[in-house]
Order: sequence, then structure tokens, then C-alpha cells
Amino acid sequence: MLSRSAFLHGHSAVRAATARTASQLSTNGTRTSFQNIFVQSRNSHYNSKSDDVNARPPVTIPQLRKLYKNKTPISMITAHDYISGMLADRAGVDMVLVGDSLAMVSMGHESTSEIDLNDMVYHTRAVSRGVKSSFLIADLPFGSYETSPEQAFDSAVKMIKKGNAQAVKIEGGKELYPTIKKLTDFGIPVVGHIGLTPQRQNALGGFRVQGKTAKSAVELLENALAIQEAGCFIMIIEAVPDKVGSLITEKLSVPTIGIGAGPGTSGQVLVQLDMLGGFDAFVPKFLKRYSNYLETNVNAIKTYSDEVKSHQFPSTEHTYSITDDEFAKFQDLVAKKGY
Ligand SMILES: Nc1nc(=O)c2c([nH]1)NC[C@@H]1CN(c3ccc(C(=O)N[C@@H](CCC(=O)O)C(=O)O)cc3)CN21
Ligand SMILES: CC(C)C(=O)C(=O)O
Ligand SMILES: [Mg+2]
Repeated sequence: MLSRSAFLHGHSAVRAATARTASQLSTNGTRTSFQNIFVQSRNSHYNSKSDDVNARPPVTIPQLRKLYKNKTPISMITAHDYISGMLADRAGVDMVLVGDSLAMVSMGHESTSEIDLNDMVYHTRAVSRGVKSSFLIADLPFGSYETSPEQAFDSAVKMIKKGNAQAVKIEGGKELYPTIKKLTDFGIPVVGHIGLTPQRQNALGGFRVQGKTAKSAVELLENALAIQEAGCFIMIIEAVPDKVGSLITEKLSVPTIGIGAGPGTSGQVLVQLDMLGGFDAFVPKFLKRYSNYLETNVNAIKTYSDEVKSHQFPSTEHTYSITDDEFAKFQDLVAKKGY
């Protein structure tokens, strides 16, 4: 059987073409071994019925462009490991981003600059095992793409080959023109990221809202146009006033995904543990919480610990038994052997 990782080593177009082939074949009732391989690889990690119910064909770049053309908002969420990737995929989000925010949220670092390419690749590979349909993007971390287009290309290739990502994201504006061009010319889809670019927090003076003056807003637009021209198929706009997010979106012909850029962008992204209530070191204004991860799970673990101490856990329900007969024999043997 072909594993998902082997399957995904091909180009995303292969993945999409395979999905089409599979659905065409199933409608006219002929099953080839190729289709069986496809079906098995999608379901190889877990066999729950809900997985089958939620199965959907892989999201492709043409489908994302269709959403954009139809003005249907694009949903994106971060994932940092297998389980968060699986949650996002089962929820049916269009795109999953392995963000370098995982350095802070999952690894406890002070900034996103503290994670290197190998660690990002490792996390991306884990996420990819849980993501069967959503379009999978990974951040190239600080220091892995700035030196030259060649350095960026090598890092992106590693992220795609070893991490199973379908696209890479890099932070910056016009200075990235040759880099984005190089990657896209060789078939690596690039996601841009402008506005608050956390990898440059030392230069920005912290996690500050960007584009609040006419001068800085026009620079943002010029950077957006430059990276679009260089070949980005989509771009993140982070922490800018809503009207600036909307105006930039209007002037572009590729989708914008906002995080703290108001409702006028082509889609939205949030850090998964933030929106689940699993991170409380800081709470940006743009964050909406949809769950109480920390509170709920601290309470659950506390209850477990209390039940251990009060002998409530484990009860017979969670305990294996041996027949009286076998246990009597066991006791005899123990006595005979003199233990
Ligand atoms: N957990 C997490 N979530 C994120 O969204 C995130 C990260 N980490 N790490 C990388 C960046 C940093 N981000 C942040 C972090 C804080 C603010 C924040 O608190 N901003 C202030 C505005 C400050 C100003 O006035 O300029 C706010 O009140 O929202 C914004 C974006 C977004 N990214
Ligand atoms: C917040 C998103 C856009 C990101 O870059 C990250 O999670 O690292
Ligand atoms: Mg990031």
C-alpha cells in the first residue's frame, strides 16, 4: 500500500488529478487498483466512520481561485502537530498553515525567530499526516530564505520534500521580489505575508499594528502589488486597520487572508490554539475565542488527579479481570514456588 507520505511526494497537481480520477471512476462503477490505492491512502491513519463521512476531495489552487472569484471567504487556520492538523482537516477548513507561531504557542519560546528550518519541517511532516484534504502551507522560518533566492529555493524544496507542504509562506515585501519569482518560476506556490511580520519584531518595535498612517499604508499596498507581481498566489495581511485591509484587497487580483485586517479581506486566519483558548500569554484585539481549551482541560486533568487520590479511578469499568479459577491456580503456584 502506498503511504500518504509517498503519495504526497508527488506534486499537488498529481494529488488533485488523482482525486478527480477517483471520483470519476466511482461514478461509472469501475475500480482500478490505482483508485484503491488512493482510497486506502486517505483512510490509512484512522478508520473511524466519521472520517469517511467527512471525506472530501483535496483542496487545490484552482478551487481556491474559484472561491475568490465567487467572493466566498477562504478559511485558514494554523496547525502545529498531527492532532491539530486532523482537527482542522475534519472541520473542513480550506487551508492549513504550519505557522512559525508554533515556536511560541507549542514550544514556549519568546518569539517566532527561535525556530529553525529543520524543526519547522518536522512539525509540518507531523501536521501533514493529519491533513488529508485541506491545502497545506508552511512558514519558512527566520533566516531560512533571506540570504538569496537560492537559499529560499533550497529551504522550500526541503519543506515540500520532507515536510509534505504544498506551498511555503515568507514574510516581506518588494525586497522578496527575486525570491518569490525564483520559487514560483520553478513551480513552488508562494504565500506572501505583509503588515505585522513577526519575524521582524525587533525592527517593528514589537507586535504593533501596521499601516496606521497614509505613508505606511501606501507602502503596504506597494509591497502587496510587488509580491503579487513576483508571483504570490495568495497573501497574508496581519494587524492593519480594516479600511487598509479592504483597500489593499480591492487593488489586488490574488486573495488576501487577514489576521487582524478586518472583514474585507478574501479570507481569515487565526492561530488554532489561540482561537481554542489554549494560549493566554497575550490576547491580540483581533482574536476571538471559540473554546476554553485551557480551562476545560485543566479541569479535566484536575478531576483525574483527584480521582486517583480518592481511589475513584480506576473503577471496574476500566479494569481487566481474571477468572476466579485461574487466580486460585495463580495463588497456588506462587505459594508452591515460595515467592
Ligand atoms: N499565539 C500567537 N498568536 C498570534 O496571532 C501570533 C503569535 N502567537 N505569534 C506571532 C504573531 C504575533 N502576533 C501578535 C501578537 C500580539 C498582538 C497584539 O497584542 N497587538 C496589540 C496591538 C498593539 C498596537 O497597538 O500596535 C493589540 O492590542 O491587539 C498582535 C499580533 C500575531 N502572531
Ligand atoms: C499568524 C499566521 C499568519 C502565522 O504566520 C503564524 O501562525 O506563524
Ligand atoms: Mg508565521
